[in-house]
Amino acid sequence: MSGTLVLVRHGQSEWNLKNLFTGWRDVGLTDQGTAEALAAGEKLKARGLKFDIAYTSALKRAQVTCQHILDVVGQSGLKTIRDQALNERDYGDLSGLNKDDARKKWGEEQVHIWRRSYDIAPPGGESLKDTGARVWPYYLHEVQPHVLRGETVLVAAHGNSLRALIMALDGKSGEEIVKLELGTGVPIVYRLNADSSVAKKEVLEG
Ligand SMILES: O=C(O)[C@@H](CO)OP(=O)(O)O
Repeated sequence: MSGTLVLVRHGQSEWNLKNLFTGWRDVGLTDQGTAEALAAGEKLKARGLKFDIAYTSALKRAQVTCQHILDVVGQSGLKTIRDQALNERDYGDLSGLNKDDARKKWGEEQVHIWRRSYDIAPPGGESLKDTGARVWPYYLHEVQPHVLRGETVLVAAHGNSLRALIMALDGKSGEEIVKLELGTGVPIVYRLNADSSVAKKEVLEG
């Protein structure tokens, strides 16, 4: 057995609550989102997890979630790397629009394709495949080496950047991964083997 990788989607953001396409727009957490981030920290603390390094995106909803978790586990000053490679999928021209208004304008089916197809990008934005093309190499070069050295690594990021990671870790197809809905503030704990295959995966729900 090698190291441990903990993935956490940020807590509820102001725009999750308002039902707006968010992407790279930099919005904060709601009170509920803050509570979810703190609860994620409590779950990890209850398991006795101590991190060696943390990674997060260039967006504050993930950064603040990361910091809340580190505060709860008693590691407020832990080295934390912020990189836009871990940012949410860029929603392009849809960013800032209300998801229901978009359905009225373009139809349910088109909006569903933009939100949950694997390789069709929304206008001016990224498909999940495009997101994976930046997230996965970053993970392989920057994050995974720590895990393979036996360290425990926290990655606080976003619904779609984490989907892209989970797709590769779990060996899922594009069609399968778009059906996976990640809860806000729900830690996913992977134990990796020395050859980087997954030894164990646990989703800390509830
Ligand atoms: O708005 C977004 O950036 C994402 C994540 O909240 O939404 P979706 O559920 O459409 O992937």
